[in-house]
Parts: sequence; structure tokens; C-alpha cells
Amino acid sequence: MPRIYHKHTNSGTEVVEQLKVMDYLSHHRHQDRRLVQTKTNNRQLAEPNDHLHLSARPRNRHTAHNHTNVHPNAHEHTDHGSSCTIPSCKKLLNEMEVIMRQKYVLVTGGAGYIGSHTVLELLQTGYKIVVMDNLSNSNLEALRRVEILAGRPVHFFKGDITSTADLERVFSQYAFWAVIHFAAIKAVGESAQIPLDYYHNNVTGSLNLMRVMNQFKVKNLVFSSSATVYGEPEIVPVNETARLGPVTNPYGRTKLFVEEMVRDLCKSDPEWNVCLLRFFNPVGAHVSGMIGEHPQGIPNNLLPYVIQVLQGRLPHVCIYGDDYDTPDGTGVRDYIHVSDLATGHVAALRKLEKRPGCVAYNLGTGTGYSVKQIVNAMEKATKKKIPYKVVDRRPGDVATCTADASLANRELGWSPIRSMDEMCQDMWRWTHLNPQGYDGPLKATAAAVAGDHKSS
Ligand SMILES: O=c1ccn([C@@H]2O[C@H](COP(=O)(O)OP(=O)(O)O[C@H]3O[C@H](CO)[C@@H](O)[C@H](O)[C@H]3O)[C@@H](O)[C@H]2O)c(=O)[nH]1
Repeated sequence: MPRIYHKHTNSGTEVVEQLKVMDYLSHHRHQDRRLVQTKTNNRQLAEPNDHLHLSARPRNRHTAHNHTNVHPNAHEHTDHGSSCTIPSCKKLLNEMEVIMRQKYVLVTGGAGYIGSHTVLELLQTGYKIVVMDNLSNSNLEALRRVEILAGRPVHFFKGDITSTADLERVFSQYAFWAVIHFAAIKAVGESAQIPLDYYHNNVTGSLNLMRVMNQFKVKNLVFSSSATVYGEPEIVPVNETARLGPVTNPYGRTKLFVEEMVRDLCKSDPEWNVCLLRFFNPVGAHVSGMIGEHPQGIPNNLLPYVIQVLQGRLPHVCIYGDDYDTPDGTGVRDYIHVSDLATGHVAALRKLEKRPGCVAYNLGTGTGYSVKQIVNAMEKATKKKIPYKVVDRRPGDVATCTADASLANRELGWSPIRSMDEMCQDMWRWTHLNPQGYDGPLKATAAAVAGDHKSS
């Protein structure tokens, strides 16, 4: 069973949890003990500027190979890390990459839907992860299950990106070389009702994060942006050179504003490297059925809504308009499996190792599905009838939004591999095994499935 350590500070607002599971290699245990120590013995291990010395380390080639903390998987990824063809140079660069992966990556919002799937993928690739999350729309249980699936620990820090003090605390405890920034609030409709909360959380929070990163000289960032920055694209599939905006809601504007801040920052300081990942419509769940989306309240997004209809919690799907200029009149989107998005983040981190400056990538499949096609696909996956009614268009919705993801394909070596059928089946498996999401018990069948997927 997972052992969880709580640490309450004097302020009472911070809880540091060291999530650990199962038996893992003794050298990992040793490393973790050292980290627990850093929480009381300030920065014994974590030197904020440590990453700056990386380039000097590979001079001792044995460092990389003999280092006790190299995850076995890390070696697999040394084969295709460098574009250099000179064997000795390639080897040296690969060793540097292995060393970088021994450094921690901070994942803000890592206990959420996309965050937890990405943390799993990163752990399985060999990265060491610290998650900072305020748990406002996420669940620690997700990370416990991620640990079980990966067989590796996640370091968890309860904190809020709107608090500079929280950020400074986590940055002083670990030596990060990069940050993946998911933490945000994301309900489009709600953002029109409480815009200031959205600007505070998403814009001020990101600003705080980047300022603290600057302070600690951590200048590698992967930012969760969104296809929403394109507004209504003039041409679909849309590519990264398309005009940005106008965006129809405050949530979307927060993503666009943060992108603009990042571009200004990178122009002002060439040491910064940022991948802006523009997600299209993330759906699905990990194939194990152990982790998935756990929406709070009535879902806004199509697939979670369909799931609740299938569960009998909602009477029917409301299709928002069938008079769009699309083949069947309903809205067309580019749905992408959340595990494919997760591999996109690993690819983006690898890109950061090559110091690309500021680059934006679409993460989508390039294939559009209409609302009616989605309903049909879910009926096929579940063998159940899904009742629906066509209602008025939802304000702010566009007819079609699909991705040209060829840039990510070329430059990141990434492409999504999971089909619509897999997206639907995986979502249904997650729902079937976890009818109450993370609120219910972990079903024995899910635990058994986890055994099959631990090393995948
Ligand atoms: O109950 C519903 C929900 C949605 N739709 C339609 O289904 C499609 C997809 O809608 P939804 O799942 O809400 O996704 P989007 O509106 O495309 O927005 C998602 O995708 C954007 C990126 O493209 C992100 O910025 C947003 O955060 C994210 O919610 C659209 O045509 C909607 O009109 C329905 O017909 N009924």
C-alpha cells in the first residue's frame, strides 16, 4: 500500500507529501531519503543553480553510466537523442541527456487529468518528477495510481501557483531543470462568469511561476496552451503560423495572454526555451483503466457528458446545433487521446534539451469528428444506445477546429497513435472500473489490469 508522509508547516497552508509506493529499487529509496532530508535541512541536495554545471559533468564519462540513479529506461532513450552523427559526440550528448533526466522536472497541475497521464509517461521514460498542485480540481488518488503503474515515486507538494511563497519553497527544495505547466482553471462557460478568477489563476499564476523560474535560473518550460488561441480558424486544419485570436471567452484569452508573455520573455532573454503546446480536444483514459478524467459537477465537454448519459446520471446528450457548415451539421473537433498528449510532452521536453528558444506546436490528430460521429463511436464502444436531442448552438462555439500537427511530427518526432475506437474504449473502461471516478474504491479488476501495464 502507498505510504504517505504529511508535513504541516507553521502556516498550516502547506502540506508536503512524499508519495511512495511498493517496493522499488534500493537506490531510489536512498535518493528519496536524501530528499526528505532537504525539507528539514534546507537545500542539502537541491542547489537551485545545479543545472548550470551540467555541461561540465559528462567530462567524466563514467558519471553517466555508473550513476546509481539512472532509471533503466533512460538508457533506451539514449539511442535517438541527438542529431549529431559523429559517434563520440553523439555519445557525449546522449550522456548529457541521461544526466538531465536525473534532475527533477516540476509538473504544476500534475494531479489533474492531462497532468497525471503526462506524469505517468514521464516516469516511464525515466524522468524524476515533482508535482505541485493545489488539488482544487484534481485528486491525489490519481498520483497514487500513477505510482503503482510506473513502479516509481512521485514527489508531491501541495501548493498554489498564485502564491510566490509556495513556488519559492518548492524551487528551494529541488534542483529542477525544466517545468511543465498545466495548473489552470479551464471551464469555458465559468470563465465568462468569474473572469477575474481566471485571469488571477491562469495569468498571474503563470507570471509568478516564470518570475520564480527566472529567480532560480530554471529557464526551460513546457506550457499547456490550447487550440482555443486560434479563435475561429480561417483555414482548417490550422497550423501554427495562423493568426491568433480573436478568442471568444476569458479562459481562451488567458491562454493567449500567457503565450504572449512567454514570447516577450524569450525575446528578452535567449537563455529561455519554451514549448507552447496547443492541445486540441483531449479525451480517453489510460489503457489500464486506473486513471482518467474525473469531472466535478455536470461536465461541459462532450465526451464526459456522454459518459454521464451512459451511466444514467443525465437523461440525454444535448447536441449544440446541427446547422453548422459541416457534413452532418454538427460541430467538428480534433479529438486526441490523453496518452498521446502525454507522449507529446515527453517529446517537448526532449526538444528543450536542444535549446530551441520559443516554439509552438499543435497537438492533435488532424482528423475531425462531428458530435454525431462521436455519439455513434461511443455507442459502438459500449454497445449501448445513447439518447440525444438537438438544441440551440452554444455561444462561442466554432463549426470546425482541427489540427495540422505536421510541425510536431517533424520537429518533435511525435505523432498520435491511438484511434477514435481506442479513445472511446479506454474512456469506457475507466468509467466501468471507476463509476465514481477517484471517489470510489479501486476495483480489484483495475488493480489486476494495473499489473499488466506496470512496465508498459
Ligand atoms: O454537451 C455538449 C458538449 C459539447 N457539444 C459540442 O461538442 C463539440 C466539442 O465541445 P467540447 O467538448 O465542449 O470542446 P470544445 O468546445 O471544442 O473546447 C475544448 O477544446 C478547446 C480546444 O479546442 C479547449 O480550449 C477547451 O478548453 C475545451 O473545452 C462542440 O462542437 C460542441 O458544440 C455538444 O454538442 N454537447
